[in-house]
Parts: sequence; structure tokens; C-alpha cells
Amino acid sequence: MGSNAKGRAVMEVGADGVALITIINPPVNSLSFDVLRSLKATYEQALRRDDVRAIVVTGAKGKFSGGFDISSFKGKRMDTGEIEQRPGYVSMEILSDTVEAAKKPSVAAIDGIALGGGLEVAMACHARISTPTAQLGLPELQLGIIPGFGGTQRLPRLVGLSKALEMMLMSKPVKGEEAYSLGLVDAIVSPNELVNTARRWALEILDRRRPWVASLFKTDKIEPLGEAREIFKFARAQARKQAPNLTHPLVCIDVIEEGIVSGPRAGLLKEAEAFQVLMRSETSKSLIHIFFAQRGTSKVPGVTDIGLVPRRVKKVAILGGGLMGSGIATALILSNYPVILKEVNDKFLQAGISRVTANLQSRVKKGNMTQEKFEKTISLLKGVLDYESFKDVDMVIEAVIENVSLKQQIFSDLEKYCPPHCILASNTSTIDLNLIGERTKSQDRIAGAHFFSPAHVMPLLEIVRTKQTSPQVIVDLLDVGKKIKKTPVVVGNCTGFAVNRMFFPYTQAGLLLVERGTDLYQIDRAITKFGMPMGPFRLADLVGFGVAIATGMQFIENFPERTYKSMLIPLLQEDKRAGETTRKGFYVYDDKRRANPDPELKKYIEKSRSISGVAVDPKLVKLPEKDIVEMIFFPVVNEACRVLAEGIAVKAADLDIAAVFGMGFPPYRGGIMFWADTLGSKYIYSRLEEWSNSYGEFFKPCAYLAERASKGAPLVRNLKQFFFVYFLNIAMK
Ligand SMILES: C[C@H](O)CC(=O)SCCNC(=O)CCNC(=O)[C@H](O)C(C)(C)COP(=O)(O)OP(=O)(O)OC[C@H]1O[C@@H](n2cnc3c(N)ncnc32)[C@H](O)[C@@H]1OP(=O)(O)O
Repeated sequence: MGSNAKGRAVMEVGADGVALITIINPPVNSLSFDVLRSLKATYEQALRRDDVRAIVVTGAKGKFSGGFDISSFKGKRMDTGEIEQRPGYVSMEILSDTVEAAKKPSVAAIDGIALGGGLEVAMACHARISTPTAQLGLPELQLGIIPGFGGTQRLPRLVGLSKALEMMLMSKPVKGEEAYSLGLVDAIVSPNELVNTARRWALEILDRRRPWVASLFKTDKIEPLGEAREIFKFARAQARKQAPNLTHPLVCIDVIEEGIVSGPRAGLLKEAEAFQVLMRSETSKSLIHIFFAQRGTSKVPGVTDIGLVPRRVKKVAILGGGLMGSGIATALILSNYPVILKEVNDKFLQAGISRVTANLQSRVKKGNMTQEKFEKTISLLKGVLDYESFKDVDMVIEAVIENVSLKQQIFSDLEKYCPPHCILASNTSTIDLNLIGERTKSQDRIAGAHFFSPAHVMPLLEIVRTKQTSPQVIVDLLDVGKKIKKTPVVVGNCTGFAVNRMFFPYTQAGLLLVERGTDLYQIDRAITKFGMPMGPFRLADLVGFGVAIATGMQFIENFPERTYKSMLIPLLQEDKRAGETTRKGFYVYDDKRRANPDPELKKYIEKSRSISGVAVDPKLVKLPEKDIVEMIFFPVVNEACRVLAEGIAVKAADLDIAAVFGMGFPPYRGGIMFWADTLGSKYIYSRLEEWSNSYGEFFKPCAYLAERASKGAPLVRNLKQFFFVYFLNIAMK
């Protein structure tokens, strides 16, 4: 094996005659082709050697294996090695014919993780011993592929069809304890007993004191054929309902069924063929991009690569117990941070505490939290009416209403009452942070911590830095973000930051189309069919028109040339139709909060059309779905290009994550910029240009998009190009 090898498997033979094979490929012992080749060679050696009687497979440093090395799928030149040339090479030649069919028994010793290919290796062994906390699962579907090393055949035979389908279709791992009760592992032991127990177990199998099981040929857990067919039918219906745009869940079900109907060998062959096709699919490329992009958001050049270590945040204060403040408090106490919640009077304070309590209680009701855990968690929250207890807080998050002078007053108070190291963060969604901190001398510790509502549920956290914010503060916020299980994205300071700024044209494009004759409900249908959780109008109803008008004003003020000014929302608001909370907005809502179209809307549309002075355009009345999608999303892409060109986002992949986790953009399309690049900059530019000629400035392509289109280049720039332009911009300012 060359010195550039990506991981290896090593073998150590003990005096007991057990060969301990350890997978080594940090950080998660993924199965690269080098590891797989080395595993095969080591195995063959163990099988040849007379002093080896049995084999134990494990992973280095307390992690069995995180599965196939998915970085080999990344980029244009996929390293798909032997999988490409010999379908079934790993699942049949290595795992079935070498490991499972061996004349010497193998036992997997599992700690930490056994995911995807990792669990597939373990399932080919003749027994599995696990620690109680290890995670075992086949999460391949979340990457747009299916298990490809025999998992579709072995898991149902070990745990039964229904549970196997659930684990695969939901990409949901189980802990060691549950794996034991399911029959996926044969014993649970503590980490320090793991390898020795596995060694003994392997020798006992050899001596026939324990069963020698080849999982691939087990039948006792498999349901009779008639029952199995019913289970498949139900699973297909569920998959179609939950992911109508995705085919790989259905392929997974087909592959499992093949094994049940025609036998496991036929199942393995079908699995190998399907795996080959799926790993080249757009869906898988998109989802694997999202996997790495999500991990890449916490790598910020000039911040996370300069040796800073996150400081310990022991106590956090939150100002404002409204919807956002109480959601943020909930997220923090759920991750064991003691929180002080400050309000201006007792009534508001009690309301804030009640909101946090209700957030937690809903978990108890759903069975996701015990009463004991509830008591412990809520005890971390303390309500206050003054700054007295702010003297030892390490971080403050301000979450009061969007009022500049109020926020300025608060920050100047915070400077007085908080210790000098304390991070001063604002949850503002639009206001310039420099303005908020104008009355302080603490600009270096002021940052944005922009949560999305409901803050204890939505996964995104926008961390906003100004030119003065110190890298240490960003490193600390990234750490807190990770601890409260958010996906953080670090962005620069501007109106709307990344998410709201990119998506402000989303509703506006809808309004422009509706005033020119496109059916409003048809727009929402086309957009949800594309994969968004809600179309622009249903979303506006949910957010509420008060917020929509306030943020709209910010955009009119800052980007007047490209803000579409429609009176439709203010007209509805005037008539006390302010969205879902008033049970009337673009839709009407019944008692169960179901949204229904409202024929009354026609009159408001006609009125706003006449105020805008535009006429119905016959071309837009019968707009095909594809065009609706493009007319709504290309302006979003255009704004995302500006955000990137201005250096507000460090990399395009961060915008993909911001769109997926902040707006629910379908991850299987890879995020907004990744999706745009699948269509091509030239195409997007030409369409925007055409619409801007017909419908005005709102669609005008920005300079960055024009430049990329003229070169036929993708919108995604590599980091080297980014820094060149970024520093050029700074030099020119
Ligand atoms: C043929 C087979 O059936 C096909 C397969 O096996 S496909 C792979 C199936 N396995 C998976 O889907 C597991 C994916 N990984 C994960 O869910 C999580 O990374 C994990 C639970 C293993 C660890 O989580 P956590 O401790 O939070 O660390 P996390 O930051 O996610 O990962 C650590 C590093 O390992 C990398 N990594 C994780 N799994 C990897 C994998 N399967 N291949 C390559 N790299 C991987 C991550 O990219 C990250 O790299 P970085 O430090 O350079 O950013």
C-alpha cells in the first residue's frame, strides 16, 4: 500500500488464536477503497494463517466505521473504484464470499458508530457485540443512494421487514440497547470489555458453544410472502406521499423485495446494479453536496483556522420573552445552558416563561421528554426584570422588537452591566448591527445571532459579523451553535443578511405575476411541487402581514431599484386580513388551520393591479409550471449572486445551506446555488434579461451573474477566486 493510501486495516494475532482486525481511517474510519482492499487482503491472510482460529473486526479509537467513504463521490471525477468495474465486488466478493462464507468465525466489536457500509461489514460477521451507546444504522437514503454492501438483504433478515424498512427509509440509526432488543447485535457490554468479549465470543462460535450465523441466509425474522407484500405496499405508499419527487426510496423497496421473493443472492445483485445507477444520480450528487456543505459552514477562513479555541459559555441572558426570545431560551436550556430571561414587566415575563414551559411540555406530551427531564430543564430558566444578575453572564442574546433606538439603548445598558468578555448578540433579522452598537465602545464583541422561528425547532443559525466583530466571538458563537444542535452559517452584515435577503424576491416575484394574471394558488402549487414546504403566499400568511410589510419596507429603503412595490398585502391588511393568525390572508383558515383558497381575493388583486397600473398579460395567465418555478426562483438566484459577490457569504455552499435550513429549499436539489448551476448561468441570465425587458428592473440580472454567464462559468466560485475578488473589492473601497 502506498504512503498516499486513504486508510487501512491492520491485523494483530493474539496468543488465543484470535486475529484482531482494526479499521483505521480517521476521523470516522470510513471505508475508502484503500481500506476495503486492505480489509480484504488482511482477511485473506487471517484465513490462510494456521495460528488464526477466529477473527474480531473493530474500528480504531472507539468508532467502528461511519460507512463508505463518501468523499470519493465528490467533485467531477468520482473515484468509484471497483464498484464501477465489478458490481457487487464488495457485497459479494468481499463480504459474502470472503467474510461470511469463511471457515473461521468473525465477530464485530462495535463502539461509537456502525453506519452504512460500517454496519454492512458488521452484519456480514457471524455475531456482533456492541456498547450500549453505539449508533447502528443504514442512513444511505439521506445521501440519495441505497445500502450497497448487502445491507438491503441482511438487515431485514436480522430485525424483520418492518423495522428494517423504517431504519432505511427514515435513515434512522438505533442505539446499541435497541439493537440488542431487535436482534441486530448479540450482546451489549461496556467499552472496556468490548474487544475481549468479542474474542471470547468468536472462539465460542468456533467451539459450537454459540450459534454460527450467516445473516444472509437467516429466515426466521422474515414475514411470510403474503404479509411481506402488504408491508411493501404500505411502505411504497408512504414513500410516495412523503417524498413525491424522489425515486431512490422506491428503488430501495424494490431491491429488498427482490431478495425476499427471489432469494438473497438475487437481491444482492439487484442491490449492486441499483447502487451503481443511484450514485451517479443528480439527487445523490445534490444530497452529498449538502452533507459536506453542512459540515463546511463551520470552517471560516481567517476565523476558524487561526488557532482560536472556543471559550466556555456558562450562562446566557436573553432579552425579550416573545416568540423568538422564548424559542431561543428553549433551545439553550434544552442543551443545558443556564438562561436568564429578562422582560420589562411581570406580565410579559410570565408570558415568556409560559411559552418556554409550553415548548417543553409539548415534548413531554409527544413522549419525547420525561417529566423528570422537563423539571430539570425548566429549572435552568430564571426570569428577571432588571440587569442585576447580568454581572456574570458570558453571552447575551437580544430578541426584542425591531426598533433601532430601543436596541441602541439596550446595547448601551448591556455594556454597563455585563462583564467585559461577554458576547453581545442581537437576534435582529434586518437591522444593521453597526447601527445597533453605535452607542457603545464594544463593537468587537457585537454580533448577530439570527434564529429562525420557531427558534427551538428550526435548524439554522445565522451568525452575523461586522467588520469589527472579533474572530474569537465568532468561534464562541459557532461552538454554542453546535452545542444547541443548530447548523450555523457565518455571514456579513447587510439588510436581511443571507436568508432574508436572498428570499425577499420570493414573495415579490409572486406578487408581480399575480398582478399580471397568474393564478395565485397555481403559483403556490407549482412551488410546493418543486419541493418547497410552502409557496410564497402560504408562507406570507404564516409569517403574518405585519412582519411582511415591516421587512418589505427595509428592502424598499435599501434596494429601491429592484423591489417590486405591490399594494396587495397592505390592501388585505387594511381589511383585517393579516395572515393565518387572523384566519384570513391569501387563504382562509378553518378551525383545524387548514388553508383554503378564497374567491374573494379576486377583488383585492384587481384593486392592487390598478394601483400598480399594470395589465393582465395573456402569456402569464397560462404560465406553465416550469416557468412559474423559474420566474419565482431566478430572482432569488440573482440576489444570492449579489450576496456572494459582495462577500456577505464566504462561499456559495453556505448559501445552499442557508436556503435549505432557513427556507426549506429541497436538499435533494442541492441548495439554491447548486441547483442554479445545474441549469447553467447562461440560461438563467438570458431568462432574467428577457423578463427584465418585459417586466422591469425587478428581474435585471446583476453584474456577477452577467460576468459568469458571459464566460459560461458556473455561479459557484472556488475559494481562491472568492478571495481575489473579496480583496479587490476592499482595495477599491
Ligand atoms: C455502500 C454503502 O452502503 C454506502 C455508504 O456507506 S454511504 C455512507 C453511510 N454513512 C453515513 O451516511 C454516515 C455519514 N456521517 C455521519 O452521519 C456523521 O458524520 C457521523 C455520525 C459519522 C459523525 O458525526 P460527527 O461526530 O458530528 O462528525 P461530522 O462532523 O459529521 O464528521 C466528521 C468528519 O468526518 C467526515 N465524514 C463523516 N462520515 C463520512 C463518510 N461516510 N465518508 C467520508 N467522510 C465522512 C465528515 O465530512 C467530517 O469531515 P471534516 O471534519 O473534514 O468536516
